[in-house]
Amino acid sequence: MNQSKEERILNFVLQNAVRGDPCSVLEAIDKYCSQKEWSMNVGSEKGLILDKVVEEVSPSVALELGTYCGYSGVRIARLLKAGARLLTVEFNPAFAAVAKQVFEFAGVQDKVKLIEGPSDEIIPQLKKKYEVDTVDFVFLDHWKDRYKPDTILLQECNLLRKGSVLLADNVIIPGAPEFLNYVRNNSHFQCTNYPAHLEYMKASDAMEKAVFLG
Ligand SMILES: CCCNc1ncnc2c1ncn2[C@@H]1O[C@H](/C=C/CNC(=O)c2cc(-c3ccc(F)cc3)cc(O)c2O)[C@@H](O)[C@H]1O
Ligand SMILES: [Mg+2]
Repeated sequence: MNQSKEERILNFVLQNAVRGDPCSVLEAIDKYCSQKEWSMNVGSEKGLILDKVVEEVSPSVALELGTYCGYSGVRIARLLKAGARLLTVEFNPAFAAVAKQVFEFAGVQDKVKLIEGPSDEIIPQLKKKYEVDTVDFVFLDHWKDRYKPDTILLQECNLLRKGSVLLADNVIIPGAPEFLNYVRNNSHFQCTNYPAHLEYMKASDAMEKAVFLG
């Protein structure tokens, strides 16, 4: 049976990265996806913006919506302080299986809880089933039309606290217009735009940071 692109990415990591070295895993994925097959990983340019925001927030509890192959999950987890954890949500079992192996190879599996399922089902379970009080940082990189509903759901579930930081990928391409309108015209959020390029391409993209003001 033919391999999927995601399995080819995983195999390239297993053959080219260094076990236990998260940076080598990121480099391998970026090398494969820039030279062989484009893939929707946040990439190194937007990845640096992600790194800076994660270091700024220094979250105890980080949440990611849309794990995909685990690239941004490795990026976030490698920066977490001792005892901090990343909960990452992925509803495609095949992608979750790849991401699990990427996390293990990178050596970040003890900091990452990969939760299989749709975000609209998982978010309401975070407090009771996953023992979350509030989340300090959220990376949104799943289906773009779900950024706004899931941001509203996070508030309804009392998962945001004063100062919680949302960072959304792709607000230019493919775009998340409803989300941008929502957070930018909402007095409970303080927004900052970070222009960049689409991963592995020359096209313009951007990330949006939205700080919840309580
Ligand atoms: C119930 C559905 C919503 N809830 C969800 N809950 C859990 N996981 C969800 C998910 N939605 C989607 N996912 C998963 O997130 C991932 C989806 C990400 C969607 N991302 C994009 O479409 C995307 C697309 C591009 C892109 C840009 C330019 C272009 F020409 C073509 C593509 C670039 C990016 O950086 C992107 O992030 C998959 O792994 C999917 O299985
Ligand atoms: Mg993206």
